[in-house]
Amino acid sequence: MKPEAHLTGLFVPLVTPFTDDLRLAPDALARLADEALSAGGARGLVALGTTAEAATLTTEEKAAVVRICSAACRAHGAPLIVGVGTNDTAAAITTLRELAGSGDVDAALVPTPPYTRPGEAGVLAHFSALAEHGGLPLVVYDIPYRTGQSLGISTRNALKHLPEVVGIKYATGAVDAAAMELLGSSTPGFAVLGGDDAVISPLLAAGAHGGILASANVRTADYAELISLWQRDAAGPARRLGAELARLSAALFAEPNPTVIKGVLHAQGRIPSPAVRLPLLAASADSVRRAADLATAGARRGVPAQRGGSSTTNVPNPTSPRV
Ligand SMILES: O=C(O)C1=N[C@H](C(=O)O)C[C@H](O)C1
Repeated sequence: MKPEAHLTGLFVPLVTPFTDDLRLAPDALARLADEALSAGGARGLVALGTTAEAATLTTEEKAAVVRICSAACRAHGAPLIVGVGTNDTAAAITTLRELAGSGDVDAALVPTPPYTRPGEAGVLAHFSALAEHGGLPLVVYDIPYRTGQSLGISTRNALKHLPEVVGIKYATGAVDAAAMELLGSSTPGFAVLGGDDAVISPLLAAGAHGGILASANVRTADYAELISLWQRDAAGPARRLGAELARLSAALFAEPNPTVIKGVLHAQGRIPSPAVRLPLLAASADSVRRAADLATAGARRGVPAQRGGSSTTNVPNPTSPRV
């Protein structure tokens, strides 16, 4: 029997707010975490996802981010998923065991090993080792356009039957025959969570259990509502809201994630700076303005669309890279 991880609904992969000089801004992160789970109505949080710029956080910063997110999740009785992304199986097991030991983490979000391209048998062996030795429920992160490793239907089927694998974050860039196959056969204790923001609505319509959506940093309550509408079979309103949010997501992903999202959150007065760490560069003022306008135009529920002025007052000038 698989461990219970309650993986339905919206999970927000939080950005990691920085100061202008690129230090972690813990208070802003704590506020975002609390807002997502209270007014935003998210089911849970994801710490250390791609959106969190986990790749450029130090070990100490990662620990601080997990501490802040787990405190918020504990306060709201919400599940916490933590990203563990490496192409080193042994290192992943060490990290998983540390997270499991903390007692605060419900599941780990683990991409297929990036860059190495170990082949599908290698991916299966990797997750089998993590399932056997990691000590945490696992969500397989299937995102071939980032990892370089695609998976076929039979490998996905094998993964979903591994003990400890409680879900998949499906982000192949398409809602296609393979997605229908995945959603067509339900496996008890196994959730399909969408991870391509712009196509979350059709994936939910086809039966996905929820989503891990970076865009939901911006309009949390509306992405939560979209999932709820599809779960309640309210197809008409779900289609309309889905179309509107797809436009917002496209604008938020106009430049590398999470640069536009951070620009919008800063424009809304919700984080102290739009700063991102190299190799990411701050999003252009045009991209931020366009997304901020879409975010403000449609926002109707929950989390305040902005704090402190119009959506454009804080839109940054493109800055030179900071290190
Ligand atoms: O950090 C995440 O989790 C997500 N990352 C994806 C990406 O940056 O490609 C997007 C998705 O919305 C969630």
